Amino acid sequence: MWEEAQQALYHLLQQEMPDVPPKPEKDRMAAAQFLSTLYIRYVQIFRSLELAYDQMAHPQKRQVVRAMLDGVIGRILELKNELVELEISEFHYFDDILQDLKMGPECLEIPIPKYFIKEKAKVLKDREQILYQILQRTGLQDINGAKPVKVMSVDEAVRVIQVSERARQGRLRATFMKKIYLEEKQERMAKLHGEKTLDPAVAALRIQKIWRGYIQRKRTKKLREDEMIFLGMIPPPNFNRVSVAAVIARKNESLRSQLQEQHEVEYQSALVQIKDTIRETESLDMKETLQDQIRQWFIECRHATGKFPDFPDEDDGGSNAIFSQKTPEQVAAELAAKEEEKEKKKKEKGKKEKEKKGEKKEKDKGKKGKGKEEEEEEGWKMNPSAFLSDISSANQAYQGVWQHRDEAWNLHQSHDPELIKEVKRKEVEEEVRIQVDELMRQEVLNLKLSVDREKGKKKKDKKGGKKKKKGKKSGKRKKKEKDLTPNRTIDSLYEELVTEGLLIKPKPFKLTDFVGEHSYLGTTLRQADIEPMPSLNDVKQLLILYGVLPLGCSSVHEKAPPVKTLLLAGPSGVGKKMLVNALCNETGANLFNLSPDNIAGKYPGKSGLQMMLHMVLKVARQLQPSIIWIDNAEKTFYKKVPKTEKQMDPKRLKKDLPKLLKSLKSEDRILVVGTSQRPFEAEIKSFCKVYKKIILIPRPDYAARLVLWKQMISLRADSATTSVNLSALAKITDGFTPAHITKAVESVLNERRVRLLSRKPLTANEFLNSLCREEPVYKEEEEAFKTWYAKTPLGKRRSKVKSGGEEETGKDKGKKKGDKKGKKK
Ligand SMILES: Nc1ncnc2c1ncn2[C@@H]1O[C@H](COP(=O)(O)OP(=O)(O)OP(=O)(O)O)[C@@H](O)[C@H]1O
Repeated sequence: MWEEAQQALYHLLQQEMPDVPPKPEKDRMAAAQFLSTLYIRYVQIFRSLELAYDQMAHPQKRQVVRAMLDGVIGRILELKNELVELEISEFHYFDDILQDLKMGPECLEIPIPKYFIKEKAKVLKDREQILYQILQRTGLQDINGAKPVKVMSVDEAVRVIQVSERARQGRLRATFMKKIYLEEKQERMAKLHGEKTLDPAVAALRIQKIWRGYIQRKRTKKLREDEMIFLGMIPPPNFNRVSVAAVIARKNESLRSQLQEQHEVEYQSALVQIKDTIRETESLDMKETLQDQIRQWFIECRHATGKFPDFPDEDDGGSNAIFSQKTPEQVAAELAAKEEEKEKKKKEKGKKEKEKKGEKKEKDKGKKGKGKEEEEEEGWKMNPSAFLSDISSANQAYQGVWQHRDEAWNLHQSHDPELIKEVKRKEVEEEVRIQVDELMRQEVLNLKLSVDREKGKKKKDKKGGKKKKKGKKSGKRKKKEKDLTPNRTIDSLYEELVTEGLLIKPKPFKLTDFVGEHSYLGTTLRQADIEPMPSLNDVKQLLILYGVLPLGCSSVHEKAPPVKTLLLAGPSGVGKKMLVNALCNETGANLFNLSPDNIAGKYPGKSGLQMMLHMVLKVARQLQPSIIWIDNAEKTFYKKVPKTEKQMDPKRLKKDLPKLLKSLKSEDRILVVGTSQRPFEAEIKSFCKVYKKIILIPRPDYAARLVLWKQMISLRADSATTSVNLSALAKITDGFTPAHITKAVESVLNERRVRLLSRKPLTANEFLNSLCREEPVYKEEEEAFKTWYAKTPLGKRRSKVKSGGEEETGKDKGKKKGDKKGKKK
């Protein structure tokens, strides 16, 4: 898989980094097609590499795969960003391309790399333990909503047992009495009518008739079932049974992860050990040859130029500069040239500053002229990538080291000592070189004094000193955030946040629990100029792209297009909170709850609020990744605060939230996630300024409802789905949310009903009672969400393009770029 992925990547890289830069693409459709294909191909590579990385035991190979994997993740995020800018929509549909590539929709699913959790499993477990202890100590309610278990007194327990035992005896007695009653009744009836004896032939016929009917009905039922299985209408009996092969494979997987750990430990100790051995056995030789070489070089240099050159500074690479395959004359000339250049630069600096001012004026004048040039060059062009160079260097590492390596000796895939030696030898050489340089510098000085009769110059040292000082000063100038809690440890801050209920334990949801279906008609609908409603699966994929991947991997987070905030908006019960919790669990992030209802009354006053945010940020940064969740996000930006909520002061965070976002740097893996049922109640401008990425979560469509019903019922009773008309259920529950469906299934399929299933098959009708009591999402509510979304920046841009044609995209883009530049300035 690794090899295949590398091959695919090699071809992609050739396409992505051509020798001649491609011309701007004028056809927007063609550009989108090109980008989508790239995206899909990268996703395939990602899927293969992720699996390969998870299953590989060789520690050095894993390093290369990991570098590649991170690069590919970053590139996927960049491509997604390009797609969003180009198509002005968060959701993209690739079904036509998938058809061309002969792939199924499941190929587009972005896996969550297992190493996100695996590599810090111990830290996460410890943290969970600490959280649990704090919650227990403070007697706080478990955040999952489950109340702490109450201890029962002995009297109560005895009473409960007595009640159930008496009931059991009562039931037994009742059935016994019923039996006696029926027997007596039968006897009485027999006496009344007089006993009739049947003719044995007639009796046999009767028994035969009943038996034959019974056996035929059974056979027909079996035949019918077989046919349904053959047609694929119902699953075969062993459908959900885990096969032996799967069990063995799973076992192998866990064994392999143990092997990975073991090999990693061996590799780390080999790193130290091999370096020590090289240092012991080879460093003396290295030292002598190096000294000889340097001496030889200086003597040759003196022969050529007539005097000993200066020994290169440590900043210039020390004696490394000598061995850069240059003749002594070249090096001497270079050293002289460098000095001259430095002086020149100083003079030029002054000039440049003057020129810059002049240029600015010219730019303003020349704007009109430039406009024409831009028009000629107009069209879509890919933005430069921050990840391609990483991918390319990892690819070179693969080609240089691993592609044709003979590993016949390494059946167990442990580390390769030869490779370690290569690296460590270089490290030791560098250490030795620094020592030798010190010695040789002195020796050359002495030689100069005695042979050339020169005095050592110390100018350079002074310069070096000055430089360093300058560096320090500029470092100081940067504004540093004030630490309001300098004397407190992270542990104590953590504990305080937990006791205040600001840091909570996420509910144990996984993203795989979030059920949904692909949207199969996306492209077709878009081609017919109808904007399709995204499916629940599309939403899940977006969350992985914007949330899980950047939060899980620091190198990706630093360079990928930044996403600091996410807003999940949708009707009640579509799974917004579930997604936030799943995000935390998939990335091992801490969950901070800064919802207006939760912070009401806590840390009062302006300074209190500052202190609270400071503490949250400090802990979130130290124990990253972290998610700051704001439920009912619209309340912070209320147009008008309702009277009933005035006391809560929901707009408390309004001013500080943008500041908090500003202080987040690219290395802080912190994501602010807002969830909102009624985003239209917020003041849209400031709301959208904070929440740049908005994801509308729709009510489930037919396909999603069908899968939801099926999944929910089979979770409680595996065999029950066969008798229920799921299609009818999915059809009539249009407008109901996953929460309604879950609730209905929970209330109907209680323990008693599950026990009865073998005698009384489940039917769709049984769910109706529970559903009647729920309020579905009406069309008006959905329309309100859609119209609100059309007013958000992305929605506005999209409707502009729709109404104004493609020309405006170009203008819009130009404007946007201008805006960005302006902001940067
Ligand atoms: N796609 C889904 N798949 C499976 N279960 C789901 C899905 N969506 C929601 N649920 C179930 O519905 C329940 C309610 O979801 P959740 O509380 O996340 O909804 P919400 O949108 O945050 O609601 P509200 O806006 O009222 O707070 C969850 O506990 C989960 O069991």
